[in-house]
Amino acid sequence: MDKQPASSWSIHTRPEVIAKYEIFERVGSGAYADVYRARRISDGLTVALKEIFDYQSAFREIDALSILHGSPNVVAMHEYFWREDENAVIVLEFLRSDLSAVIRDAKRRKKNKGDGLSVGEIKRWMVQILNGVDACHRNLIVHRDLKPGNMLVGDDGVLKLADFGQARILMEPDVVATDENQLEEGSREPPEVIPDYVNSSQGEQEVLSKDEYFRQVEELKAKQVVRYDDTDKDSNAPDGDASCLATCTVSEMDDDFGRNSFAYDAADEEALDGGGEGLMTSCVGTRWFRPPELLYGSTMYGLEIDLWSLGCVFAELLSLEPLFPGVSDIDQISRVTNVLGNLNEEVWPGCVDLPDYKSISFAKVESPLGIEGCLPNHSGDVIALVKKLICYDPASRATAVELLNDKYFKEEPLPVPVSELYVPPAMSGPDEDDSPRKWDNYREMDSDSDFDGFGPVNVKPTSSGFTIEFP
Ligand SMILES: Nc1ncnc2c1ncn2[C@@H]1O[C@H](COP(=O)(O)OP(=O)(O)OP(=O)(O)O)[C@@H](O)[C@H]1O
Repeated sequence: MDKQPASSWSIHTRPEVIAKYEIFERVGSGAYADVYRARRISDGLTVALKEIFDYQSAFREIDALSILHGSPNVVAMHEYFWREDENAVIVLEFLRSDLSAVIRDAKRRKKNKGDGLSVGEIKRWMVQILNGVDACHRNLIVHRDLKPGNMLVGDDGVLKLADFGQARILMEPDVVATDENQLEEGSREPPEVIPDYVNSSQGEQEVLSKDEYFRQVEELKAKQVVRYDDTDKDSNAPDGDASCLATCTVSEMDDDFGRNSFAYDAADEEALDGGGEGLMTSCVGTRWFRPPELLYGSTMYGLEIDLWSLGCVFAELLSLEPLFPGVSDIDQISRVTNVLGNLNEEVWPGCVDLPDYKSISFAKVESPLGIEGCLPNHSGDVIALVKKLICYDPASRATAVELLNDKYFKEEPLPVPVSELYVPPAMSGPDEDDSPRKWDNYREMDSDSDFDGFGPVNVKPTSSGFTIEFP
């Protein structure tokens, strides 16, 4: 890669960073961060320097990556720099591509009458993703923004989950990874903590039954041992005391392209993400991968939200198209309804208690498309597997480890070796804010209005807000 000037100079003014790293071009930027390629001066290792502009995001990412240190399918954090009144800079292993580039490349090849992804390749990508998600969930870390763009891929075909800026730790794990007080003392090496998971056998993993898995999580949540971030402690408002639909729909319609992470400003964040009662905000994740419980404003959710996103990624690997490419939150719910049928007590007992359940009603979908309708030409076995993730009732979703142990991954055609996976270059080049990828996504979503394609809607004011009825 050619050296190119970076667009932001703040990272270049950090003596502790430039003493150890030679900084090259900016390779990416997201809602909260700029990422640069760099070279560690001591040994020439290529790394990624991620400068994070948001305190809470930085805190979450450092915390989660410290706990997950050593997990083979989670991006490794070498160290970080963080002094009071300065942006955090975290030093990550450098991975030049991601799963969205893999999917895009396969789609292009298929269009040109070539092969898309083979079953063996899909299986190997999924096994790696499931291993990464399992590592998170074993440590009770909910990622909250799983999508192909947050699954980085190295030249060797190894996939690593990245972007933990929205992650939450549901409880203090057995191994305490960080001492929050030290975060303000300036640059320091991250704690050398290897989670229990890494020490356990890497082959066959202990299989907890799903009921037991969620029972343990529910028990912990009931004890209200949710770990709060520093910023959460300062706020009186519970995390997510108001839902996305109730509070930020309008700005979200304007700003949030389906593939981009939801972002809200600091004031919203304090109100929505304040912690205090173990509640969490529903305004997380990226719309296309956001589960129904979040779209309906749930603030009492857990690891299951990642499992829905996982199902969306799995379906996208199979069809090379996003499963639910909603152009707004309402459109997102509508697309899910058209595939799964209406959300009601029959399919998810308790769904009527979702904060926005009564605010949005759809006409009865007489013949839902079903997951099979979205994945024509795929075997019943693989469709059954996707259905274990894409289902309304969060408690019914299969865990990552259950999927890993499914016969699908053990029967012919077997997952190909990692070294046989094709890794295309990432599309967005250095400093390309207007990269083709972003513009393609924008064009795919030619309308960003919640109401396009629905015809007339009935909006009625109610004591708690308004009700929208779709004929
Ligand atoms: N370890 C890495 N190696 C190489 N490139 C990386 C690495 N981490 C991030 N990037 C690049 O930088 C981009 C932004 O990084 P990241 O998604 O972590 O930031 P963010 O601000 O948290 O993003 P988002 O808006 O999705 O929340 C990524 O899409 C990727 O292109």
